[in-house]
Amino acid sequence: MIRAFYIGRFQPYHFGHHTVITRIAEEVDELVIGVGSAQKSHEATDPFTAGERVLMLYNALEHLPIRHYVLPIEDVRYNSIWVHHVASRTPRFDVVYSNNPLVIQLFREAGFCVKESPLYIRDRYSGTEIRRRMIAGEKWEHLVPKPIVETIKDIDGITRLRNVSASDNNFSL
Ligand SMILES: Nc1ncnc2c1ncn2[C@@H]1O[C@H](COP(=O)(O)OP(=O)(O)OP(=O)(O)O)[C@@H](O)[C@H]1O
Ligand SMILES: NC(=O)c1ccc[n+]([C@@H]2O[C@H](COP(=O)(O)O)[C@@H](O)[C@H]2O)c1
Repeated sequence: MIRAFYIGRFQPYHFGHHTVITRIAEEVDELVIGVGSAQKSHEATDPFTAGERVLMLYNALEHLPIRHYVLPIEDVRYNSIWVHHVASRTPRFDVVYSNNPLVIQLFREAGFCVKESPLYIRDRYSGTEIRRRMIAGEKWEHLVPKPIVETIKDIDGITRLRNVSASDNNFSL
């Protein structure tokens, strides 16, 4: 039984992520999905809460044919302990899929098998581009699975994104 791990911020979850996850599901038996930077929300680059992102993933992956776990993972100050931090919050996994260079480096140094997942039409399927379109009032709905559109509408996410993007008061501890 092979269990894999995949992490992203999913601000929001889009067809790039969906394509990668669907392909991983063809190769492994179970998948642990980390919702990264879980402590972040209400910021221009991270508008949605961990809970909202968990909901997006559950709704979009309802028909994924393998067992999957969607778990929020907060960032930690020290990259050197991040892999242990992830491991302490997830079921044991055998392989990591990522194309984030830091994630790949940290997991490889910790002795994990890491497979690099290719980018799928990156100029179109990118969180940054989707948030830009949301703020500009351009079409974005075709870039995300349908349940994501509904989840974002339910929380009035576009208004929130516009408001937090207009604010220059980014609060941090
Ligand atoms: N189009 C894509 N095809 C395949 N993988 C992607 C695509 N876009 C993002 N990913 C990958 O998904 C993982 C999670 O990324 P993330 O949630 O930050 O999305 P993103 O689109 O890169 O967001 P942002 O633009 O907000 O940084 C990363 O490893 C990222 O490289
Ligand atoms: N020190 C840390 O907390 C640390 C290190 C590496 C990756 N991460 C997180 O992993 C996630 C990686 O996802 P992206 O590929 O979407 O950037 C992000 O949420 C990122 O903040 C955190």
